Formats: sequence, C-alpha cells, structure tokens
Amino acid sequence: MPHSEPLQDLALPSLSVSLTAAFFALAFLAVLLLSSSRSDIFRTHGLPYPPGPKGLPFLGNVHQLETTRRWIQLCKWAFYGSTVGLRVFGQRVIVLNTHEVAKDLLTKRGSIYSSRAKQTLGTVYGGWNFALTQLPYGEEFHLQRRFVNRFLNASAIKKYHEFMTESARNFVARTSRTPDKFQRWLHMSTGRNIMMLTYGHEVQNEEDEWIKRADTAIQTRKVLGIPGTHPIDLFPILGKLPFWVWGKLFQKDMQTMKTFSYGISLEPYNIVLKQMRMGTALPSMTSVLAEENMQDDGSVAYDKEIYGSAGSLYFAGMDTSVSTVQSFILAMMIHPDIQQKAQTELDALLQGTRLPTFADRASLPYLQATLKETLRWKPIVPLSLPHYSTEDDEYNGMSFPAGSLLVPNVWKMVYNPDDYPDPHSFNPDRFLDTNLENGKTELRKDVLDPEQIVFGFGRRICPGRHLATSSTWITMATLLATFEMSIPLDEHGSPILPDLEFGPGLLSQPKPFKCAFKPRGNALSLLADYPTTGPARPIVL
Ligand code: HEM
Repeated sequence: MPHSEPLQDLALPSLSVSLTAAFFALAFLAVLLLSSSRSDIFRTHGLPYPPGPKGLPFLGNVHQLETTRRWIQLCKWAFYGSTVGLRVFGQRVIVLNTHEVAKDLLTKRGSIYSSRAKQTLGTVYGGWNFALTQLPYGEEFHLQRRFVNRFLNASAIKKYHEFMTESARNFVARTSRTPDKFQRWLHMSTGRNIMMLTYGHEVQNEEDEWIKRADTAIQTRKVLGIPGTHPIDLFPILGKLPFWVWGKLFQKDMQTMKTFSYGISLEPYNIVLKQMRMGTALPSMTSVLAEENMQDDGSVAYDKEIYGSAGSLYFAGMDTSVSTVQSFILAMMIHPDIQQKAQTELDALLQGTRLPTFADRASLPYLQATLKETLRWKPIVPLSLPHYSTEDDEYNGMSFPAGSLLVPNVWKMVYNPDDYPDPHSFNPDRFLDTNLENGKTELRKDVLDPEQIVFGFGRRICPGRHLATSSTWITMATLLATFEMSIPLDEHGSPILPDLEFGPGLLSQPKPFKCAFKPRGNALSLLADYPTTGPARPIVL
C-alpha cells in the first residue's frame, strides 16, 4: 500500500538532483521569485495576508518546515490563529486550523477554492494526467466527479454490501489459517472490493495480476518524491531543460513511471473493452460507462475521463482504506477493554450463531463510535489534500490571493480538546449517550463527527467516503466477532510492542506490526466452510 503520495505537500524540493540541475534551478528561481514577489503587492487589496512566521527573502518559510510530520510543525504555529499564512518559495500556503474555517472557505466558497495546484512533473512528464486527485477545477474534473459519484454515493454503495461482506469474511478466513500474513490478506480483500467495482475483476489470490499492476504503478510514482515539491513542479519552466540535467537515474525513473502509469489507467480499461467485445465482461463502473458512451464506430466518448476516474479509485482508495483497518487493529491490541466492550455489544446481537452483516449496523452504536474514533485517533491524511484557489478573496479582514494553496490541518482539528476532550486517548464513548427516555445507547449529535474532517471538504470531498466507512465497518465487525486481537509475545514471552507513531508524508500510515489473532468461541466453525477462492460473484449494478 502506499507507498506513494497522491498530492502536493509542503516541503523542500527533492535534494537528490544533480549539481548541474541545482545550478540551473537556482538561476531560474532567482528570476522567477523576483517576479512573483513583485506581483504580491498587487494582489493584497490593502488587506493583510494571514499572519504567520516570518520567512526569509526568496525561501519564505521553507527552512522552518520540518521535513517529516509537517503537521506537528503546523500545529506549533497555530497560535497565529485559525488561518496561518506561509510562503514556500513564491507559493502562498494558507493553513486552516479549524473545522469552521475550512468549511467557510472550502465548502461555502467552493466555487473558488476547489482546484489543485499544477503538478507538472507527474502530469505533463510522468503520464499521470488522468488522475482525478490532481485535476484542476474545470470540465474534466466535473465529468470525472460525476462518474465516480454515481457509483460511490451512499445509496449506490448498498449494492456492494454483499460483496464487501464476502471480502471481509474472506480476509478473516485467510487470517485464521495463516495469521502471520494478515496484512497481505487485508490488502487483498481491500483490492478485491475496488477491482470488482471498477473493472468487474475478481481478485482470487495474492498473486493477482491486476493488483500487482496497480501497485507497481503507484510504487513508481515514488520518483516524484513528494509530488509538487520538485523544482519542475515549483517552476514548470524548468521542465524545458533537457532531463539529463536532473541526473541519469532521475531520467530513467521518470521513463519507468510513465511506462507504468499505463498499468493503472489505460491498460485495465482496454482489457475491459476487450472483454466487452468477447461478451465476458462482468458489470463494473468501467463497463457501464463504456457501454453508455460507445459510438457507432466502436470508439468510446469520454474514454480518458472513464479510465481516469476508474484508475483514481484504486490509487486514492487502496492505501487509505488498508491503513484505517490497520489503525483499528492497533487500537484493539492496545485497548483490550474497548475491544471487549465492542465484542459484548456484538455478541448480544449475534449470540455466536452467525457472522455480522450490514443489516446489523444500526443496532451496534458502540461499533459505529469505534469506527469514528479510529478515523479521528490516527488521521491517515493529516494535512488532507491541499486545495488551490482560483480567485482573489477576503475573509475575516484578510486577503486570500488567487493561486494560494489551502491546507486543512486535519491533525489540529481532530486533536482539538474543545471538540474532543482528552484528545490523545482512544475513547469511542465520547460519541455516545444513553437516551434517558428509552435507555438506549445512541450516537451523540452534539459532537463533531470526524467524518466531516478526515475526508476533506467541499467539492473535492473524498468521493470514496461511503465505500471506505462501509468496508471498514464490516471488516471491523467481522474481526471482532471472530478473533481476540492482542499484542503478540516473542519466543521469550516478551510482548512485541507495535510502534504507534505513524509514518511521515502526505499519507501517514502505520509501520509494519504483528498482531496475535486468537479465534473466539465457535468462530472457526463459522469460518470453516468459508471459501477463500471461488468463482466471481459480480456486483449487480
Ligand atoms: C478511510 C479512507 C479514506 C480517507 C481517510 C480518504 C481521505 C481523502 C481525502 C482527505 C481526500 C481529499 C479531499 C479534499 O481535497 O478535500 C480524498 C480524495 C479522494 N478520495 Fe479518499 N479517502 C479514503 C478512501 C477512499 C476510497 C475508498 C476511495 C475510492 C475507492 C477514495 C477516492 C478518492 C478520490 C478519487 C479522491 C479525489 C477527489 C478529488 O480530487 O476531487 N478515497 N480522500
């Protein structure tokens, strides 16, 4: 799982460039920065830019930004206010520290805060110009969003409930047989959901070619470092220089990336088209959209938008979903009391006679609260994906110039003690209340729902959020019903403690960890006949 960084972030440009490259870059930089700082004067309308730490001429705040876990540094600057203004070279970066401000700007003024900064290196030179995550606000963006929303909205997701339930059981059944490989089985079952939905392909085993192809494509993006931070991204004109100036290895890696980007976009799309011609395609987002847009001459209108949106789902949805389930497993390992509480609720409903289904969701408030707490406790995308503003604006007496990057500080929001007292503790009860009239435990309506933060904002809000919460929920419920999850012991009987510090980068993922899975009650008999392979059972779209 990712492995990669789907969007631009705040950082120093990659330092792995050759000296020649650095020389050329600096020469261009000087000229461009002079012109960009001059244009500032005309953009501020006499209103101040949001307050923030004083930077250096030209560099701005680059030298003050930590190269890892940037959200920690940004939280330290939150005393400047709910909006903090920075500069990274000539790029204005405005950090949004509260949910209210993010909603005011990114949601309520969505018409001017819904673009993405151009990532020249990846899109123009790396072959990743199809990805929805990176598209600027405009026609192609609207079409791709329309495509994905149609298949991922809250009601469409219900059609995949059965398939997701099967994937969760598949994961748990495999884990019961080979617990050491649980991370691999989780990756496989998550990929199974996305591949069936997007291409009608059923993932059958760990060697699945479709998953390998997509994972390789994502891996090769690593050459970008953190997208948006290479000198070519900061100053696209540098892309006109011959590529060898960045070093031979870089030149080769870029070529590899370009070649493999095909594996997550056009290649699976072309395979589905071929299956359609042969009459073997299973219904999927790709086959339905291709069918609807098929021209008389056999070509498909909007083909780029179709393969772009389908490819974006694996790219954006795979690692985020896997990491969320991993966070949940970690939370259960280190909080056996919370695990037991969730299991007590589940057992009271299932009586050990069956495995959970989506029909049980509303009857399990503690489990719903545990999912919300999992999303809040370790936000997988701690600085969300930056939005890019397309018009000058004013807010709270400050100037928000067009061309700014708006960075929602998700970490700050989910650790706000006013919304979440004692924010560092993992406590699902913070979302629950007991109704005095009927004695039932219910989700509180007066606590800010972390789903309104961690999935982003406005017109760019994560279109996969319903799929993500549903597939995570059924996986959590199935795991809790079948296993005791605990910290494993080594051969001397000492606990193998997991590292609870998640990785740096745009996606903050758990580091590899081990977990002990002990089957509960009659879990093994419930799983005994459960097939881990079998013929494809298509989703009826
Ligand atoms: C827990 C899991 C997930 C988390 C935390 C998450 C989080 C996010 C965030 C923060 C954004 C940026 C929103 C913004 O710019 O305001 C995003 C965008 C996106 N997500 Fe997710 N996501 C998850 C799962 C998924 C899944 C399962 C899919 C699809 C299968 C998906 C597809 C996308 C796409 C296509 C975008 C780009 C939207 C755009 O740029 O317009 N995500 N996600």
